[in-house]
Amino acid sequence: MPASAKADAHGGGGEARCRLYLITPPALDPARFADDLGRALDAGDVAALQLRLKDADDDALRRAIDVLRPVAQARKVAFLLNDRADLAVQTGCDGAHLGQTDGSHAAARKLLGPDRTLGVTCHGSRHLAMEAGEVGADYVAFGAFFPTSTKAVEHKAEVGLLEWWSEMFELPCVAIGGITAENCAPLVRAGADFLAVVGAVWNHPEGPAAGVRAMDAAIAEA
Ligand SMILES: Cc1ncc(COP(=O)(O)OP(=O)(O)O)c(N)n1
Ligand SMILES: Cc1ncsc1CCOP(=O)(O)O
Ligand SMILES: [Mg+2]
Repeated sequence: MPASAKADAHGGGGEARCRLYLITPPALDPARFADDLGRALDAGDVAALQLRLKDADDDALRRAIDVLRPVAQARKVAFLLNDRADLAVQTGCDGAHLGQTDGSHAAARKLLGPDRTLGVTCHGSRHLAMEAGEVGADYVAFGAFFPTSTKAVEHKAEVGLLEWWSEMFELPCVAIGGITAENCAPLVRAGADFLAVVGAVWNHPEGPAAGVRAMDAAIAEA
């Protein structure tokens, strides 16, 4: 997901086209996971992969990045690092995703430069999203839209927020939280540029590749 993510999220004719944004499982063994990841990314259209390992120290993150970044980038899937703009720059990631307690967004923008992506969590808040836009975020992320077992969430977002944002602003918006092939259609119709998912792909009963196919099909049919 380059800085021109909006262009990627839209077809050549200007028609909105929502895309899948995949986030890794909360824990993984990089070498074992690499094959699963490759198969999942080969199964359909995935715009971005976020490495999200909340319990990993810097060494473990660097090892995971070294193994998984080439898997994504070889397939032209943007490789984003959760929480850490500094490490994203040092390790050749395509960008970073920061929450509201993950340090200064303005400092991260500076560190990442114009060519790497900065994504910012905005929960269910118009105000946070406009602030993120002002500091130069490349996308804003709203959620959680549905109950999720991946993370204990404190904030919820309503579908109307996506409608409002996409009518008011060009900056791409990501929807996250409990999104599945079965429940995603209203988010796509409301104007989400990307759907970020963990469980819908990695916990799919027929495996991650089937999870990607199901999400892509649901987005296309919405
Ligand atoms: C695409 C996307 N949206 C939101 C989040 C959540 O970020 P944050 O609020 O910082 O929480 P953690 O993911 O760090 O637990 C995200 N990671 N990705
Ligand atoms: C990281 C994060 N931030 C808000 S909800 C969430 C978890 C999303 O995972 P899932 O797609 O399994 O609900
Ligand atoms: Mg965070």
